[in-house]
Amino acid sequence: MDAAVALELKDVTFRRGDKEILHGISFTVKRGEHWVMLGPNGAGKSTVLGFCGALVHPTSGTADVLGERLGRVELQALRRRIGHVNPRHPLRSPLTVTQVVLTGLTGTIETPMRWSPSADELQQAHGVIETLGLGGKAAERWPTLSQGERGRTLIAQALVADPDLLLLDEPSTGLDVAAREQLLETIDLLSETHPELTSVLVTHHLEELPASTGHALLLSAGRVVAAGEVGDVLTSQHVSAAFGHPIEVEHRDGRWSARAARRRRVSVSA
Ligand SMILES: Nc1ncnc2c1ncn2[C@@H]1O[C@H](COP(=O)(O)OP(=O)(O)OP(=O)(O)O)[C@@H](O)[C@H]1O
Repeated sequence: MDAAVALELKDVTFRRGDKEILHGISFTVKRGEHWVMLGPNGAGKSTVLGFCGALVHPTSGTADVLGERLGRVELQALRRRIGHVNPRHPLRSPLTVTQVVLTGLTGTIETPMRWSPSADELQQAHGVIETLGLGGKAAERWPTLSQGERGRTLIAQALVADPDLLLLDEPSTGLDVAAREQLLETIDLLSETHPELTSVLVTHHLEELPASTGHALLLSAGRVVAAGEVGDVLTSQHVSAAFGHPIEVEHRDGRWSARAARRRRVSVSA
């Protein structure tokens, strides 16, 4: 497989019971690219993200992740090279920011019993905490953090093991507009601090695309509506087709927005 390719799905189908959820998905993500996956509820975004994260393998077709073919590789080993940010992080203990970030090295939700970090591991955690602007919060505990701080902590946790691929599953969920903007700035910063990193971000909302997004995959009802450079994919025509509603897409100062297309009023003058 081409070393420049991070992810490649070819004609992937996926079945659950007697239901086919994905019907022939193909797309290629090159290393260092930043993709967004967009589509309405039930389009298949989480299922596709499951392949990207080496959580499941296709029913038919092929999925190559970081040079490994799913179905022929030990998924656990591959997952160590992938950082996964899930804002519904099911943490129960009141861990500090540093402790949460360190669970990115142990691959666990909680701190494993009888585990303590080495000096190197602590240094790695502190480095990534600083990068994400959480330096002053390192000792604060999870329950006391704002949603925005939790989001940044989870990105730090995903980055601490120095992954090749970062998956962000609706990272702006539950954030107010200021916290969302801060989080998007943080994500944009990663293309400078981690230039080799490849990322895939899932969202329903065009307003939640980081300015650094270069490519998009638009899904609807288990099929690809369009995939490729973001400017070619996120047209009013494609987005309207994907969401089954007339939508006008706008791109201004690097940011995207969408609203329902309105019929023009015809003014009748006497
Ligand atoms: N385990 C399962 N068994 C049966 N159907 C499933 C299963 N998991 C997902 N589906 C169906 O597959 C389709 C795609 O689901 P998926 O969660 O991938 O979509 P999504 O685009 O992530 O949706 P959302 O935006 O609502 O999170 C949906 O119709 C869903 O009901």
